[in-house]
Amino acid sequence: MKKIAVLPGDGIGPEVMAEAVKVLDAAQKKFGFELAYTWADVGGAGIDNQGKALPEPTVTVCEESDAILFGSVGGPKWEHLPPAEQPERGALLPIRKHFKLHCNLRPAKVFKTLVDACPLRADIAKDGFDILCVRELTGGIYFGDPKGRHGEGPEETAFDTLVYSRFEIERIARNAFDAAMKRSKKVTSVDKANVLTSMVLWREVVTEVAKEYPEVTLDHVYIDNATMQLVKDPHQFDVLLCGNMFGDIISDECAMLTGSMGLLASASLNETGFGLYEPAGGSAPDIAGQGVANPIAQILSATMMLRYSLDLGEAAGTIETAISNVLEAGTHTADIAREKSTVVGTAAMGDAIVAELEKL
Ligand SMILES: NC(=O)C1=CN([C@@H]2O[C@H](COP(=O)(O)OP(=O)(O)OC[C@H]3O[C@@H](n4cnc5c(N)ncnc54)[C@H](O)[C@@H]3O)[C@@H](O)[C@H]2O)C=CC1
Ligand SMILES: CC(C)CC(=O)C(=O)O
Ligand SMILES: [Mg+2]
Repeated sequence: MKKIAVLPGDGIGPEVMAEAVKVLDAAQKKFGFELAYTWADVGGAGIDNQGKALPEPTVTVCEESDAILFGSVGGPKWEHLPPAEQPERGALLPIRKHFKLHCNLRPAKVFKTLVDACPLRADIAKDGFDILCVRELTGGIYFGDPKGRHGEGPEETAFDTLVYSRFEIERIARNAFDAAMKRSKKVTSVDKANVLTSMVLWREVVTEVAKEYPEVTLDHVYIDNATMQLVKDPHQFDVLLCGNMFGDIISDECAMLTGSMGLLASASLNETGFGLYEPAGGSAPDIAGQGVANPIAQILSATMMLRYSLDLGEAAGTIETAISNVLEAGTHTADIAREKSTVVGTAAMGDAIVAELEKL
């Protein structure tokens, strides 16, 4: 019996989480494994129910679990709070830091049947692409000290610090090269070494780590060029290695190139292999409560959990096949719907994936 901390969070989080758990329940029956879920508040739900974004009991539940399945946090309701108390800075960043989840894997692969949901020109999109963003998650400008504000009037100043140590860069670079060894043996490191001193070190260290992986081809690309190259020709990339902020930005771009933010899953891992699994997108307040959100990113995050934390690769692969078949049959949520789609809501998409899983 494996213990899973289930933290749905805010906005569409609870809606898509319900579908991920539905699919996990069906997978347990089919493959004969057992999961024990403990549901806990996080983000705005933590603030509303327990007075803070990351309540201590939630941390304890996570510590006592084998993996964390996370929805998403934040929304306009909590934006009046001091920034450090809001769901993003009060819960998501601290939970990543607390569990030392330095390695964020965001696989962006176009489902064959969704090539025409890709916003790129048909001749570019037609062959699909398969990119793995490897994003450093516990360092860089999101965590660097000092950060703050002082002064007033025209002299008022606000500042953040972009800092990376050699150790942090080496560690995430090895994660990227290890991943590349199991794929097309190509790493593209994304930086801004032409302007930022921290990125000069980033480029030097990545180049040094590359010598340990002679079979892997390494390219360096500046972030501005990388965002452009991604829309010009996404096939040129295999593993994209990024610091925290550039990885945050570029993974949203990758998500949309697959057709929707609602398709991109992620795994955040520490050095012991412990993981938090969450969609790459946010709480989508614009569609929350309408039952229309795409649950596939959350369900694929659950399959990453089965594969990386629970060694249940067969179950994960079968769920992925079920998703692929459902999409191929034309069952689509509104975000990926096209002319001939059967448009369904969040719960019906979960039901369709469960029905397909049971048939496989
Ligand atoms: N990991 C997390 O918990 C994250 C939280 N956020 C927070 O989420 C809130 C909203 O942020 P936004 O910038 O609007 O980004 P967002 O990712 O929530 O939404 C961007 C766009 O993508 C769409 N979208 C996202 N997920 C979708 C899904 N599953 N199905 C269909 N459409 C989907 C939304 O409807 C919206 O149009 C903010 O409070 C933000 O800070 C943002 C990113 C990550
Ligand atoms: C809300 C941020 C803290 C996180 C984010 O945008 C992400 O991890 O993709
Ligand atoms: Mg983001």
